[in-house]
Amino acid sequence: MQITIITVGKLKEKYLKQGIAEYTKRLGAYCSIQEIEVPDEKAPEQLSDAEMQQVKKKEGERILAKIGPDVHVYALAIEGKQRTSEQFATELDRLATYGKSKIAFVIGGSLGLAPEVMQRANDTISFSKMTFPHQLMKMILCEQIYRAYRINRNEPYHK
Ligand SMILES: C[S@@+](CC[C@H](N)C(=O)[O-])C[C@H]1O[C@@H](n2cnc3c(N)ncnc32)[C@H](O)[C@@H]1O
Repeated sequence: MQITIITVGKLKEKYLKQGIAEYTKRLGAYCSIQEIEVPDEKAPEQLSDAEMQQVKKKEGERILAKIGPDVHVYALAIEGKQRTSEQFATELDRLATYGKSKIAFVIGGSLGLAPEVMQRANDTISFSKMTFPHQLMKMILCEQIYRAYRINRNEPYHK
C-alpha cells in the first residue's frame, strides 16, 4: 500500500519531527510512506471571511495538485467521522483487499481545508472534537496508521 500524508506548511518543532520520523520508520516495514508539505499561504493575523476563503482556496489548489485520480483520499477534519482504532484498521485492510492501494491523508493548515478538498475526499476522519495543531495531528495520524497495521497483523502493541 502506498500512503501519502499531505500537510500545509513546514514542520518546525524538533520533537514532532523526531516523533514523525520514528513512526514513518516503523511504518516502512508495512507500507510505502510519502510525506508532502505544500506551502502555506502567507496571511496577516486579521483576515476577513472572504480573505480566509481565499487563503484556504490557494492552499487547497496546492493540495489537489498533489493528488492523482486513482487515490483514495481521507480529509482530516474536526467535524469528520470518528472511528475506533480497530475500525480504522479494518477499513485500511478492506481498501487494500478491494485494490485501493494508493491512499492520501490530508491535513489542513491553520484555517482548515478548503471546500474543494473536502469535495475531493472520499472520506473524512475526526480524531476528536478538539482542535489539534496540524503538526501534532500528523504525528497522531502516523501513530494510528502504525497501530492499524499492528492490529491487522495481530502483532503485539500497547493497548
Ligand atoms: C489547526 S487545525 C485547523 C483548525 C480550523 N479552525 C478548522 O476548523 O479546521 C489544522 C488541521 O488539523 C487537522 N485537525 C485538527 N484537529 C483535528 C481533529 N480533532 N480531528 C481531525 N483533524 C484535525 C485538520 O485537518 C485541520 O484542518
